[in-house]
Amino acid sequence: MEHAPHGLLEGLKPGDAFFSSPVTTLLGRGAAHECQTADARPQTLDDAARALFDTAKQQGHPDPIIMGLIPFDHADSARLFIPEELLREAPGTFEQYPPGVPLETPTRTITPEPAPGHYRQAVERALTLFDTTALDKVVLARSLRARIEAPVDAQALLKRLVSINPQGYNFALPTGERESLVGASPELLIRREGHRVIANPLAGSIARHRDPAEDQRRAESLRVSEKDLREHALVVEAIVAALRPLCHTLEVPEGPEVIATDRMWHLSTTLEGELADPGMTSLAVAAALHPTPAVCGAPWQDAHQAIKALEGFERGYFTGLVGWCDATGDGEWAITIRCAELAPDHVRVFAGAGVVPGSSPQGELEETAAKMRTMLDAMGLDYEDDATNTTA
Ligand SMILES: C=C(O[C@H]1C=CC=C(C(=O)O)[C@@H]1O)C(=O)O
Repeated sequence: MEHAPHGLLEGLKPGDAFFSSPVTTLLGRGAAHECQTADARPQTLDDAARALFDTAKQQGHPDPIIMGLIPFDHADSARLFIPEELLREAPGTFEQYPPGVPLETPTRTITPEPAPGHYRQAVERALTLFDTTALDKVVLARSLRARIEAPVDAQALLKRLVSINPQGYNFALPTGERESLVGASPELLIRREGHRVIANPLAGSIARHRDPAEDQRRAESLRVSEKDLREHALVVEAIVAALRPLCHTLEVPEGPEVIATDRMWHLSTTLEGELADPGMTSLAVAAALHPTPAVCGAPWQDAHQAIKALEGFERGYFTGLVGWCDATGDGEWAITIRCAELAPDHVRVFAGAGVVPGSSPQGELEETAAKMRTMLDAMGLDYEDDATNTTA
């Protein structure tokens, strides 16, 4: 017998918006009301969301839900919209989802942007900033652009993604007439359920290995890695500092656990709090936390400056947020990582890695290569650069 969420994904058409999490699955069709904001500052997002809900209510919408994409950079524009039609299904368990046929994506060229050498150099320069500035951590990212023979089918890609990351935050949102952002993020920035908020930051990673014994050895080495624990602690500290003033209570575990995706092991911490102001929406809480040091660094301003100076490309929606917020304020915002931009003539895959004192340029290059494999594998794209020995 077919499980309900399979039905929802079966119905996905070009231009639809899809978001699945461990607690819900949403499919949004069309946009009854939409807003491309001037910037992505918390106040702008809050104002835009209020205006969308007000208009929807005035027009008699019984249960409006905002879906949206928020960029990495506060200076860029966010896209928030209330779908014309919203289909929703209870906890999307994709555990049994049939993986379907592997995708094949014939390519003309695959180009790293920036080149691996540029990326290594950026990490080297970041390492010098630790000695000369207040910077403690910076997340540096890179991308691969593949020129393709024919457009990738977003529905087929999502089917692959939900089958390999059933517990993840799988999404496909339109970003243009024929463009979309599709991904399988493992990271929840915030979920609000009534007064309760849950955050699940990840930071500190190692690539998995196909040999089970070596795979376990890697998980254990991550659990005790001083560098990765330090990198992780910076993220948790920043989120705790941002959430504490917003919460009556906040439960902070003593240390992280190790969790797995299809390709990576990560250090993970789950924080739970009770909101002091129950009127604060999931979108407002997300905006107050974003960007965390899991995607930017610490301190925030220094890291942002270093990214702008060193990275060499515009992140756009990558390392931003994707999610939903209903009229009561409940909702979920996941971090847009392990994702790809799909366009008729190209796809672009992104990944970043946290750089802290003790990081190595080649190590971070390999980590980003391993993270990209989730999307490359799902699309059937074969690519290896000088970061090959990651992905056994
Ligand atoms: C920026 C990314 O990952 C973040 C999330 C998990 C672990 C991370 C790390 O170990 O560096 C990054 O902070 C990415 O996957 O592109």
